[in-house]
Amino acid sequence: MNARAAARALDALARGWDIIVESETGRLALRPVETGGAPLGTGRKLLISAARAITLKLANQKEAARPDAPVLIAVPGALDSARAIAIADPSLDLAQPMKGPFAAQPLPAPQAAEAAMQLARLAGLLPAYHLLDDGEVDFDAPVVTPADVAAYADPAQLRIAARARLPVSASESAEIVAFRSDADFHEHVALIVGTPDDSIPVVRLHSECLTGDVFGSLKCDCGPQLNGALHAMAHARWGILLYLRQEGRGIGLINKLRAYQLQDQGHDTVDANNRLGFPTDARDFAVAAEMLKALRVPAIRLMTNNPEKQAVLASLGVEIAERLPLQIEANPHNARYLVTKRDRTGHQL
Ligand SMILES: Nc1nc2c(ncn2[C@@H]2O[C@H](COP(=O)(O)OP(=O)(O)OP(=O)(O)O)[C@@H](O)[C@H]2O)c(=O)[nH]1
Ligand SMILES: [Zn+2]
Repeated sequence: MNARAAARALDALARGWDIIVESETGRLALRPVETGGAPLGTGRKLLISAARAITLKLANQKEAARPDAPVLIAVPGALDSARAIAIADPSLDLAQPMKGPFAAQPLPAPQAAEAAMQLARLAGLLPAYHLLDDGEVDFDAPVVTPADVAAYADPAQLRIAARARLPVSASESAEIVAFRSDADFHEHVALIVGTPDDSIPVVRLHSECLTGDVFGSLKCDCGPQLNGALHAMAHARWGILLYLRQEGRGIGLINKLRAYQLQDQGHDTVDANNRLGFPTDARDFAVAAEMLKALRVPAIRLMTNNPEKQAVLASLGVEIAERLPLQIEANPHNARYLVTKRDRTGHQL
């Protein structure tokens, strides 16, 4: 269980370099479609998601247990990078409609293939790889196992790295606390608002949303939620905003923008994620439980409309004294998004 092997693999994927994923059932030499160059030759094979295989109308892919399960396809004829990306990226389907037909192939090393799909998501890439022969793979390709990938995502290695006073517009008495983890390079942050005392704090788990938090996007409710939560904390005895670096519900910013492109084509926020080959929500709230532990906060009054967050935190031993709603006025740009969250992901709106 070596998170560092996973970190090396993620670094390679981001740069378009090859990786080798090795499990008990075998090993796969893979090159990321989005960032790596297409290997030479014809009759190549691609590892893609089940959701993508269904959209590409593969004969035997009528339904999939999960949208992010791996499927191996054979691609007839020549395959350059542009064609490989068009096969992998659903947001290009309207611009480049004719793809296929493709046949699903027997999947060698299924556990390795599953880990590869998780690595693509953790790297913020399209979940798609070229399958390489052993003789083609980079000589120094990092070798990673499914256990390494699981260790990478383990938030138990989180610790406080730095803290400082940070007056903010919602409250002049606030302190920012940054956390570091041995496993991954995400810098999760907490903002402690007001003066901690022995009362139960108002706590908000806020997942990073660059478009909403920074640019004031009208497409979601994140910006007003961030603002509303900080002001509510300033009026309570004290509160903690946990700012989780889990952009795009855990699929990363670039993939979220692809999801936005699919939403512009009529898909809702759930179908868009799934069509890209990702789960509806790929976040890991265990990070938040570790942050609360490091801050020595055993009980909270959780500000959320998302029962899933509440259930996960409670299952991780966080005592939730109360759930406080965080309702945001809809606007014409996010009305469908809010209705979808109410109707399809159980948000209490
Ligand atoms: N993939 C994807 N992520 C989105 C979309 N809209 C917002 N997000 C991300 O969703 C996260 C915010 O989650 P929300 O669903 O708004 O809220 P929640 O955390 O589930 O529930 P609350 O606690 O009630 O706010 C952030 O990481 C945003 O980047 C979208 O259309 N697609
Ligand atoms: Zn948002």
